[in-house]
Amino acid sequence: MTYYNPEPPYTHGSQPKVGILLANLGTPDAPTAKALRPYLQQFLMDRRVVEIPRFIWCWILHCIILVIRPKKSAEKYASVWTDQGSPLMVYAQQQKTLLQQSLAKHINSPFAVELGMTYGNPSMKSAIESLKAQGCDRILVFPLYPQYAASSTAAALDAVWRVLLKMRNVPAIRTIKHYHDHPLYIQALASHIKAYWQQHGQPEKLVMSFHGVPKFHLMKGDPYHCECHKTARLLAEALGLNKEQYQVAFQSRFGRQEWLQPYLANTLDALGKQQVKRIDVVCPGFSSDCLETLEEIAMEGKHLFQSVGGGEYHYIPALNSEPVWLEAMRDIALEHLQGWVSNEFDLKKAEIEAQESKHRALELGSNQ
Ligand SMILES: C=CC1=C(C)c2cc3[nH]c(cc4nc(cc5[nH]c(cc1n2)c(C)c5CCC(=O)O)C(CCC(=O)O)=C4C)c(C)c3C=C
Ligand SMILES: [Fe+2]
Ligand SMILES: [Fe+2]
Repeated sequence: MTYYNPEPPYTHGSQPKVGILLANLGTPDAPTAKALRPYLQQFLMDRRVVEIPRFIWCWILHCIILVIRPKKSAEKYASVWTDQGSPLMVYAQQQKTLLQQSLAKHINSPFAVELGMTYGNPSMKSAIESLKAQGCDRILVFPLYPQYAASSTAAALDAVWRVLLKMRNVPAIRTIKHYHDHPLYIQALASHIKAYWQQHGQPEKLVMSFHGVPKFHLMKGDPYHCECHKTARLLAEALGLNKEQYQVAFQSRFGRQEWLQPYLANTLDALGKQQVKRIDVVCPGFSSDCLETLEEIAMEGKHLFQSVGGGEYHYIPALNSEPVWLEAMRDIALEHLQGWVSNEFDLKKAEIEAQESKHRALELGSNQ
């Protein structure tokens, strides 16, 4: 018996391979209360997500939330579930495949891409083990969250570290903290929105909605709020919008604490009551559509806005597997892979080094 997990066998002289680990939140395996319970339990037991003292929180979670919420959430998931599964999973798998194909045209040295979820499946453990089994000894962790938040990005990184803690041969790790102001991300969002407007016309107001977090996270130094606002400002500039033409809001409040304001529900209520003729809602913080965008924004939001007198309501889909976004993802990854992946010349050098190290190993063997 050993504390550490089994390792793939070490081979002398193998060419170092780079792994790109796309890290996302995770989603239940099925839109049922049975599948929601373990997913919500894992999610809501994470201290990064809920910081209430454990002895109080365990009681609230197990005696109230996990009794009521799985059924309610399952109904919501069922309304957006596709034949291929949960939208978040479908898009994340597409992003993984397309990124692999796109990188293959730019990287000459061996590499692999895997998808790992902070909660649920495919787990971070399975993704890292798969990368190691493919021979990766350097891993770039690429969280699919443009804005850094302790409750999303750091939670994903924690899940990575937890796997490494049980590993004997730990790979070299690089992480992408955020890309909320990266010109390629902003450009991808802007051209995606412009393409939507070319097809459907332009609204009176663009609402940029970001996932909320408790307000105290901001007060205690989490940069998420500021990064959302920076994304919004840069996106508005790229779209040529003035301050009257767009608004920022925060969605998906959970529990009774104060969360980042303004709440999306209040914003939609106010705009509806002002009888705004048309609003478009976009969620720049979500790299793919999921429960929060398809149910809360596209369905609930529309109902809320129109039930108080609002006019036309459009939800602009997330970037998902749009080519502009895949190109941006590829280039952001390449920036962080500098020195780890090679062009033609470096490949030759690596081949020579591998040959030399094989010879050295053979010599060492014959000397013993
Ligand atoms: C309890 C507090 C929560 C915090 C803090 C939080 C932060 C946070 N979440 C995302 C992205 C997503 N969250 C999603 C679902 C979801 N979020 C919470 C709670 C918190 N999130 C819950 C309980 C759920 C599950 C659904 C439900 O029961 O309401 C999703 C969608 C997942 C899917 O399967 O489609 C995403 C994406 C971010 C980016 C974030 C911090 C910035
Ligand atoms: Fe969330
Ligand atoms: Fe701020």
